[in-house]
Amino acid sequence: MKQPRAMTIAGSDSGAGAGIQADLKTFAALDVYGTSAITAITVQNTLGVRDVLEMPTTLVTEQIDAIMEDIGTDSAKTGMLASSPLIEAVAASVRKWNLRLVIDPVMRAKGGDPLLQDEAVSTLRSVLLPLAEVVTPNLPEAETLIGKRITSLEEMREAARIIHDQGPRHVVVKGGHALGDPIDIYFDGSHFSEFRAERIDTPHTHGTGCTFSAAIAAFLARGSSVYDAVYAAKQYITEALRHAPGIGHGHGPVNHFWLHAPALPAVLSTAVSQIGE
Ligand SMILES: Nc1ncnc2c1ncn2[C@@H]1O[C@H](COP(=O)(O)OP(=O)(O)OP(=O)(O)O)[C@@H](O)[C@H]1O
Ligand SMILES: Cc1ncc(COP(=O)(O)O)c(N)n1
Repeated sequence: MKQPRAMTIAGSDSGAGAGIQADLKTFAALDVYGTSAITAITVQNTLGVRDVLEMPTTLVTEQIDAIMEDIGTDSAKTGMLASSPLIEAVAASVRKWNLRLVIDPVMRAKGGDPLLQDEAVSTLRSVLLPLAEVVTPNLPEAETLIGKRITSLEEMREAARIIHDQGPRHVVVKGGHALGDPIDIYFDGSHFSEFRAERIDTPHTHGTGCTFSAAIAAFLARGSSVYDAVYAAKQYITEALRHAPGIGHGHGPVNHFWLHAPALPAVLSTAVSQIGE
């Protein structure tokens, strides 16, 4: 059977809780073959971002071309895009290859470090959002996209409607930054849905947005409808948060592999014990 394939176009996180690394782990955990086009290298751990190097736009275009000319993909997602020229280059590739796109409109890391230049927000809005099958802003990102504060579920719905008017076919305004149990608002242009989950009380929330959007892309690649992909991704991120391994001294990663049995299968544990002898 042909394995479904998904592509991430995002930044590298050396701490591997967010960005490209989180996306590839999510794809692997959901049995999707993942490919990656790196837009920037961040020097990052669970405590914050120390430095950023943006890739030249041509290198990003070439990575996507190399993947598509050989491997292909059933879906794609974007994460950190850093600057207007990178957004323009990615948009051209999305059009060239007709990619089925999930956009996580990453603007800042957990600790507040900027991952998108302020002046690039308008390019994101006008050039990339119209190409999206799904866009998944968190509350501060949704506020930036609509230029208004959001303080209630009703305002989240209004935000989803305004962002939908900016071009994406489906919008998920994520409620992770609100108080209480997180409620994500989904809008398909005519109907609203609410995806509710219990709030997991943990500091280990690094990469939740990346992981959630990668899971949506993975379920789309596996053939789910957009609604079903968002529903399944919500279950996936909730359990990944619940099983966070507690790595690092700050906001640690979630557990992308919570679905998998914790014990090594017999064939591998025998091999590992033989290596140890
Ligand atoms: N503590 C939590 N418990 C349960 N679900 C959560 C929690 N925090 C976030 N989520 C869920 O995780 C997903 C990602 O949402 P969030 O709002 O955290 O995105 P993000 O802000 O882009 O990520 P990050 O804060 O890591 O940058 C959403 O479905 C949200 O409801
Ligand atoms: C390279 C990179 N990309 C994205 C994020 C945001 O992560 P998230 O919003 O998922 O925590 C990050 N911290 N680093």
